[in-house]
Amino acid sequence: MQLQPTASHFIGGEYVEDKTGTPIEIVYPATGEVIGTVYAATTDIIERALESAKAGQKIWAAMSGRERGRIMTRAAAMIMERNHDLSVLETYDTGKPYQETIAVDATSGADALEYFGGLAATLTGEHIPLGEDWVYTVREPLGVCVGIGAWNYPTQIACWKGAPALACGNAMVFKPSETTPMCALKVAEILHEAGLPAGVYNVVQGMGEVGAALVNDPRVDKVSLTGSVPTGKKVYSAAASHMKHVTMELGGKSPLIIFDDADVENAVGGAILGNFYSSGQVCSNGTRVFVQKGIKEAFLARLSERLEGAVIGDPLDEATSFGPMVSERQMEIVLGYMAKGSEEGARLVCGGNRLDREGFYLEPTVFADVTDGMTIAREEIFGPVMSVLDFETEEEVIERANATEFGLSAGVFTSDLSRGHRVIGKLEAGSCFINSYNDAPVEAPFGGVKNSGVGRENSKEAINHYSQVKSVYVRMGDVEAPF
Ligand SMILES: NC(=O)C1=CN([C@@H]2O[C@H](COP(=O)(O)OP(=O)(O)OC[C@H]3O[C@@H](n4cnc5c(N)ncnc54)[C@H](O)[C@@H]3O)[C@@H](O)[C@H]2O)C=CC1
Repeated sequence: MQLQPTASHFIGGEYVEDKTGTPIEIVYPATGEVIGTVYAATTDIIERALESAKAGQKIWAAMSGRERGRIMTRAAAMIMERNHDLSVLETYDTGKPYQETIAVDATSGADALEYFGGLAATLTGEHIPLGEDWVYTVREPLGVCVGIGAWNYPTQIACWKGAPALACGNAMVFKPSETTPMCALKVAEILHEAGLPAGVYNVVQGMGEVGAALVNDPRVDKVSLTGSVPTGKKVYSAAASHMKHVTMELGGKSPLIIFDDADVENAVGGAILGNFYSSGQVCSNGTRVFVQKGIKEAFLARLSERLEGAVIGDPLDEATSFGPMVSERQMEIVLGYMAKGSEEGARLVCGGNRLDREGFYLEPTVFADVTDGMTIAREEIFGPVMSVLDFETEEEVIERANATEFGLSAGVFTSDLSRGHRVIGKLEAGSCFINSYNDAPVEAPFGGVKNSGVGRENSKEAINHYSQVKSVYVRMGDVEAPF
């Protein structure tokens, strides 16, 4: 099986190759097979991408918002027409089951392009009267934006960063994760086929060094990263030293709180969505599942039953609902956490092992009787490992849920809606859910507090992070000066 991309990079409206860069093998996680190779961007490639972006941005920003929006919505429609092919590619890039990718990934990318394409013509300023004088404001683009992606949602991340950036009149240089280099190239190709001027959306491949070179370049005005907290701290401080704008979408260890009065079936469904979708490789996952004592046995019993229904297998088979980990390295990291859970005294309810087959497959794993101090309750695992913790009172669970450096998401299951709102109001998290988990429509702001990030993606909020306001004071009379 070979899925060799046309070339490694997409710059100035076309595919560009430079085989002098470090080779990066593309591995299909379901078999471990190498299906292609791309080459990390050299200094020359980075230079070409930034120069193209700088030139393209001027042309793009000079167009009206309506013209920009029309190209973006055309690209959204093209993505939906090609959803099958893009979803198969996403499955090869990440190993996620086709059942998921056909429903979520390209679709969510198209949603972002359609939504921000629609907003592009509405980005106006204010008129502020001051007696006979007045001030008006203009919403201006930032310039050249750099997007740096993680490996779990390569198409979605390329679009979630690209769409608001383009709507505001910026150009983008996007660096996908070295683990999943293929999908962003297709996004760039489709955008240009839809009419995007050359250089407005570029893709360059590479590891952290390429990301760092982009972040430190004076031509770059904004950096948006999706990645881990340690990388986020490095990128944020590099950007700060140049006074650049940032959006940081980082990791989490989010609480999912299930009260005694919750509907068991829905609570189990929420916990499955918040722990095992994409084999648990989702930043907003609710991996600390706090279950009130009265519902614990019913919850664990139903959870175990429903996990038996997971169809683990070939991700390209439409019946498969649970696929491999993205890489051997990530599988090893997660196996390490599974071993730690047992060592530190958590009770293994199910799973805990690598599957005896080719590819990087792990069993969906649940630990019960987990306590707050255990490693599996404190660190982000980024794999299919659910920790179930007991609690007794509302006050106690709020305090324990907030006792973490992270603050990406939080969820509450209860049939008492007053309690649902009261508890959510006290949880330190950016993206929250009541009687649901992990819904991320483009209309809703997405992002974290505390170490989980800065800024918001999606919704009208994202516009504030990809544009800046110019204010213009207009005097109608004479200027009075002291001398
Ligand atoms: N909050 C969110 O929206 C999401 C957060 N994540 C987080 O991402 C992590 C998993 O993804 P990984 O790709 O392993 O994360 P990572 O932090 O290792 O890498 C993220 C990206 O940053 C690049 N990078 C690494 N060092 C850099 C540097 N010094 N300067 C510039 N760029 C650099 C990498 O090449 C990659 O493209 C998890 O911890 C997860 O929580 C993942 C998805 C969504």
